[in-house]
Amino acid sequence: MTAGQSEATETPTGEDALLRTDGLTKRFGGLVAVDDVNLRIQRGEIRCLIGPNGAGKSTLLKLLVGQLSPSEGHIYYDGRDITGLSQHERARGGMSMKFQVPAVYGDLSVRQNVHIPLQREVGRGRIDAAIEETLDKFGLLDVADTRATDLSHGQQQWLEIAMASALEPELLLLDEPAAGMSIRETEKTAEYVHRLNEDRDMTLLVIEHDIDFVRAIAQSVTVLHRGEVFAEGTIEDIENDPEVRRIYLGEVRE
Ligand SMILES: Nc1ncnc2c1ncn2[C@@H]1O[C@H](COP(=O)(O)OP(=O)(O)OP(=O)(O)O)[C@@H](O)[C@H]1O
Repeated sequence: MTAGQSEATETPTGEDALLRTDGLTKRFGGLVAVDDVNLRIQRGEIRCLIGPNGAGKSTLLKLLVGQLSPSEGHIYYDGRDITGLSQHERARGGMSMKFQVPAVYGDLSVRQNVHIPLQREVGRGRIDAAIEETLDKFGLLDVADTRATDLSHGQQQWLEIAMASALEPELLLLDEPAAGMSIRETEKTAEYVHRLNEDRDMTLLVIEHDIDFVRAIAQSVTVLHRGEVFAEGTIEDIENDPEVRRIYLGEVRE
């Protein structure tokens, strides 16, 4: 900004961040769950969002995806103000999310589950190939005809990531993708996340508590505390920050 120019003349499209929030705030009655958050997620980045229980991480993701409306502030996607758009409109614009709560259909097979997101967009002749491709990407070919409810915990999580990423969104939001996984499953999940980022140029914003998983995937980390951005930087910056250690990394987790 040059001297004498007021801030109000800056346009929100002036930045090249894929996702940007300005003063994003969500109140539940007297509780400020997300407090004046200004995020900048660059295209192609893998960003992890960490913080103690109740810090506002899930609420922030729900605001971004349009599941909740903010009390104040704006969300810009690719320079465009999407604050008033519905969840569906945001999905059409290139955003997709895997929630913490399981969203697979337990009685349907793995293949039938993957068919659901793909059927909207993929032509009839291509859908079988698209399903096979998606299953293969997440190591689910061998269990394609298994009911989702009979999968292992890790496989269920991968099925959900497969469904959320099937249409190759530009931005994929994942809420605790490695929760409850074994070390081996967590490593596999990190591999899948890297592949989505590298092969599909996907930008990812990932909430995660497992710091080993964060270390394995994050190019940058945002720490949320009591709804506010407490720290931001590389995983090394974050792990070496004594204040972050005090509020989060050093605490005993269950
Ligand atoms: N729908 C709601 N109504 C009222 N309060 C809510 C609602 N959703 C979340 N909260 C509160 O907002 C705060 C932030 O919750 P949120 O789930 O976003 O935190 P989190 O960082 O994702 O926590 P966790 O790591 O435990 O999942 C908490 O105090 C929570 O109780």
